[in-house]
Amino acid sequence: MGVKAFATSAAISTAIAADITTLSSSVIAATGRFVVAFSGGSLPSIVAKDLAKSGAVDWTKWHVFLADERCVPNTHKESNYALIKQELLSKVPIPASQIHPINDALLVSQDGACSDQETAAIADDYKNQLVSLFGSEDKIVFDLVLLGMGPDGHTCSLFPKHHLLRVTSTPIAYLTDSPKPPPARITLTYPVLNASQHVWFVSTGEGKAQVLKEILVDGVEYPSGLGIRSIPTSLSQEADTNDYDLLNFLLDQPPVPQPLPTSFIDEQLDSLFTSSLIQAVAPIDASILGPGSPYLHSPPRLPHYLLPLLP
Ligand SMILES: O=C1O[C@H](COP(=O)(O)O)[C@@H](O)[C@H](O)[C@H]1O
Repeated sequence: MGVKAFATSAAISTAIAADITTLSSSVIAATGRFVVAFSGGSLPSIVAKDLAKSGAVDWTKWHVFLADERCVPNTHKESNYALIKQELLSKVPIPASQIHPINDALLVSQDGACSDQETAAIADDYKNQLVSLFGSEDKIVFDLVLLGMGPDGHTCSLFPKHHLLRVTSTPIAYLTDSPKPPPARITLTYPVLNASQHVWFVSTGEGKAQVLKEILVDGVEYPSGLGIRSIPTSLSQEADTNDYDLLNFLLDQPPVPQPLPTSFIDEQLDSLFTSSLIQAVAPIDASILGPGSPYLHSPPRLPHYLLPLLP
């Protein structure tokens, strides 16, 4: 799959619903369950639009976690869970015990301005929710993580230049100084993102075009790009085609402001552009994502870059 550009976000909804349906069916057939982490922001409505209507998903086997969450009550307008519930969870029969919001009973503050101690308690509780499904911290492997991307290049609640970018000691970190309000949040950390079976970014709107170009074309370091940049260049020659859908970007426009026919994707671009993108990928930053990480279960695999790169 790799990077796919679509003419509209409605087209992304259709495509991602089909892809998630297919993926969840094959994972459920193999493992009996499908464990997915959702981001908030603009992603849930795009992902859920067609997916919620899919008759081919066995929702009873789904387990839903949050890729990141703002530390507000689960009914708050800033809650990622509230948004995902509104767009998808309220419309499909996933058993309540398999849906994992934060434990908002632990909140003292109701407006996202929590203390360190309060936010740490939310993160700790969320880690325990993960451990209760996966067995232990070092066995946390999502079947699919759905990531958004802010115009500043953040993903989850991993913000540019923030110290959480270097956290490898826990699957769930917390922050009380988010540059985007509300300030108190919890987030999956990079080792977990990189241990996931599939990581799909969904990015739409003109506001994201510049940062996407910088990440995918220029190789500028942003939190959303670190997953890409973690892939050792040495793997580029020996990538297994089965691994090609590890990391995808779905865009509703190409990352450079050029008109692009919607058919201008996939194989046609592969041979033309893959090599130049691989050259733009930096070697793994071992301090962030290296093989020593307790959450890295298998070597990072090479995504299939199909980027409509135009000079
Ligand atoms: O604050 C957040 O922002 C990002 C990006 O949101 P978007 O509206 O620009 O798509 C989101 O992925 C994350 O879950 C959320 O907490």
